[in-house]
Amino acid sequence: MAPPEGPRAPLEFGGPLGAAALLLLLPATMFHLLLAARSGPARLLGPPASLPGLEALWSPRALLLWLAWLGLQAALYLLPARKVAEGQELKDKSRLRYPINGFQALVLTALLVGLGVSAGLPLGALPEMLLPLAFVATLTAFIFSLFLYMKAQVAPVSALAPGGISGNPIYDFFLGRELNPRICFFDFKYFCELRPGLIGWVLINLALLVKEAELRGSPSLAMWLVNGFQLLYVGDALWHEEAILTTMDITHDGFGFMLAFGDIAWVPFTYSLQAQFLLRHPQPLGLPMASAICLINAIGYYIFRGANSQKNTFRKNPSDPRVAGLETISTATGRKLLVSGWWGMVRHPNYLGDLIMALAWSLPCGVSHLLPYFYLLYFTALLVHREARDERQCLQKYGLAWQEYCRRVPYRIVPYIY
Ligand SMILES: NC(=O)C1=CN([C@@H]2O[C@H](COP(=O)(O)OP(=O)(O)OC[C@H]3O[C@@H](n4cnc5c(N)ncnc54)[C@H](OP(=O)(O)O)[C@@H]3O)[C@@H](O)[C@H]2O)C=CC1
Ligand SMILES: CC(C)CCC[C@@H](C)[C@H]1CC=C2C3=C(CC[C@@]21C)[C@@]1(C)CC[C@H](O)C(C)(C)[C@@H]1CC3
Repeated sequence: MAPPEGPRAPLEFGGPLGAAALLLLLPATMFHLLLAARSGPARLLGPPASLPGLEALWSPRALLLWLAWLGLQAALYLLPARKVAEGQELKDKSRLRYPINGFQALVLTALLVGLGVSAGLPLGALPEMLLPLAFVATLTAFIFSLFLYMKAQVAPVSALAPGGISGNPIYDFFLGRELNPRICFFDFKYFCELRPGLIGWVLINLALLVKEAELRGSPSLAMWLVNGFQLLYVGDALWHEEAILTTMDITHDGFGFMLAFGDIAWVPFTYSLQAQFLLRHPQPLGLPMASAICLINAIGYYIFRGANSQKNTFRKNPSDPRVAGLETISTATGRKLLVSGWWGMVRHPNYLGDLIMALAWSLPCGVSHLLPYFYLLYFTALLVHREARDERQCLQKYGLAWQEYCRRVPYRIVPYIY
């Protein structure tokens, strides 16, 4: 269907040219990281030691395993949920319904993997399949995004995302045209954002830990820390699954290549980089240093969870006793903005907590290589860009009230610095 006439959102990521470059650059970066982590020098910058041939990338076994994984996660999504939540109000004033059973999917996956391992499933063989698995995940992301792009051609105008209606096919394919593509109750974006990639990330980490135990007799302390921290992060996301319904990915961004590739390929294969690095480059880690890193992760998590929960509680019910005493600014939309508590410290306290955790995930890998710090560098860039997008949207939504908030809370992410 033709997009509506009238003012359009400014183009992001450098417009169609930038989007075209990212279509190639994102998969290339992912493969570079996978290859670098398994190479001796483990260089983040500079060419990989060797380029794999097609036979190292293409494996029918990997394809089958990948499709079985997607099928399993889809089946778990369709199981009865403990709760069905309503999303934010849409342009046509309706609200979509979402099953809240992500944590249940994580636990059931863990049980199934446990059963499989006790029946002889060689989990330690998974690290050897990362390259072909990443390849089929990338192919799936391209094919799936094409399907999403075509599906959006027949979607009603009210179902399209504000950012994905530029009319340029490459740009719209990259950013995503339809806001919440679904077939019946199956919501593709909600499913992809929290299930196959996030749970797959934890499974890859676990397989790397098992492989390390096979190689060296037991997993290293560094590997335990990385596994523990990232499991906490994924478990937390699934436990607070409903909170994702108010994030900009669900409420504002279309579902196209960026999120499809990000969710199902980028997250499992690049977010597990620290564990991949540790398998081939073991790092000594003493108890005092490990305790200091745990403390950093705990501080990051405390800020991240505190800030996210405070905003969610406030958005769901401003008179909830946990947030009723906080200072607020009224806006013309009828919604209020918090100006004390976590949201009075900086304008994105949740990003600050997330970044502190990202640092704690890299520190167990020592300081001899830059490669395990890739996540911290990428994530800083992602959140700075995301923060700027959110500020633009909030200024548009709240006008003078947002300016007043910026005056009262002048720092964006890091107090007194940024
Ligand atoms: N690991 C990863 O790869 C990634 C993790 N994340 C994490 O996801 C989480 C969610 O992030 P994201 O969706 O970007 O954004 P936020 O959760 O920060 O949400 C931003 C929205 O919060 C509302 N808001 C802003 N300021 C206030 C205030 N003072 N009082 C009340 N409401 C306010 C506004 O929406 P409104 O007023 O409409 O409610 C604004 O649009 C973060 O913790 C982030 O770190 C994000 C991206 C990637
Ligand atoms: C590949 C590109 C450069 C960018 C892709 C970005 C995506 C990988 C991220 C966009 C927002 C995300 C969120 C999470 C994971 C990464 C992506 C998909 C999140 C699910 C991680 C867990 C958190 O607790 C969360 C708050 C639920 C996150 C929501 C946003």
